[in-house]
Amino acid sequence: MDLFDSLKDKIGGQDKTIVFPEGQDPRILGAAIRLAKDGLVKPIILGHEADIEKTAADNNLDASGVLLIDPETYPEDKKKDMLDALTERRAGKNTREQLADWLKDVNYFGTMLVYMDQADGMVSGAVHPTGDTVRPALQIIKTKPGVKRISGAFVMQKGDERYVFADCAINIELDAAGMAEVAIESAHTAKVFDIDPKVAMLSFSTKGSAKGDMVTKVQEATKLANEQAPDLALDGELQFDAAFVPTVGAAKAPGSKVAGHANVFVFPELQSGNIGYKIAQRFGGFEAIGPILQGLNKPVSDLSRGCNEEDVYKVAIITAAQSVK
Ligand SMILES: CC(C)(COP(=O)(O)OP(=O)(O)OC[C@H]1O[C@@H](n2cnc3c(N)ncnc32)[C@H](O)[C@@H]1OP(=O)(O)O)[C@@H](O)C(=O)NCCC(=O)NCCS
Ligand SMILES: CC(=O)OP(=O)(O)O
Repeated sequence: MDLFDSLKDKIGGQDKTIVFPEGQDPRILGAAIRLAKDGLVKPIILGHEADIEKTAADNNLDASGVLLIDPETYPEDKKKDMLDALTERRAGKNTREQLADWLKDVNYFGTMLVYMDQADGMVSGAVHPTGDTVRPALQIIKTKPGVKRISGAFVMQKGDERYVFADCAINIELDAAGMAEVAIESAHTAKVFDIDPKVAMLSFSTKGSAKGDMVTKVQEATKLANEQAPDLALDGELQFDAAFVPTVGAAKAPGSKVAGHANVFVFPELQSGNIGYKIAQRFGGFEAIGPILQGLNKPVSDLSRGCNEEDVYKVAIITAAQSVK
């Protein structure tokens, strides 16, 4: 079954509510209208009514099926409830005045709707950079029990080929423990997308072919991840060709249960992860679905600012599926 057909089956009839803070963007509005029309999610669009109407008119869209909330004209009693909940959540960290300012930002407002169970998930980032999109979730929604850090994975898809790349979005620099955690979370993500995970811990070295602190970090991360998830097929350190090409894997890492057959690729830091997924997308012709935030307590999804309406539609389906218990 096609990946999105099975996700659509999962969310069908569940009436999941997804908040879209960037309602004035035509890609967002177009996707939200389609999602409502297809009966997949109940979208909440944030923005000023006049701006949304203009976007709709300029792009021949009929926005009558989506719920619009203008944070500026949100009823005073509901604004107070939201500020009270945020003040309690950020106790000891921020003043009430600072937090009132935060709520003027649509990403904080949308995140609070999710935190307060008034929406099941949020999709943003078509206009805002990743940091501004995810920071509210890191500060308010926080990580699931047992998870220390949130990371961002992409499902890379072309025809029958499907892979997971991580971390491509969040952690600028990972230590060995961080890389091990991202690897284990990425294996969970792979399973959600019907991929039987074989995890490669990527480096510019294969099995000691090069030396240095960067290589040592990946070797330590591999050891930690293998200790923490002994049943997971995971190996490192591997160069990308050794991880992916069977003949190269056999030559460079003989006997490895992963080399040459990896389908989950864990990058050692964000430079290589973000560059790597964009090369596969733009040179390799892979569809890049994500970034899918791993480890959050409730689903909030970032978009690339280079996304199109179809990407928004798909990320919203994934976000709604993540909220199904
Ligand atoms: C995600 C990012 C914005 C967080 O940076 P930041 O806002 O400076 O974060 P801070 O260190 O000030 O932490 C803010 C809060 O988030 C939490 N946090 C930061 N990174 C986290 C992570 N990976 N997992 C969980 N929580 C995290 C902190 O604990 C802190 O919580 P607190 O306020 O309750 O104490 C930053 O790591 C970043 O810019 N990453 C790169 C994003 C990017 O541009 N990617 C490329 C395009 S996709
Ligand atoms: C994921 C990503 O790279 O996002 P953006 O293109 O918005 O920076």
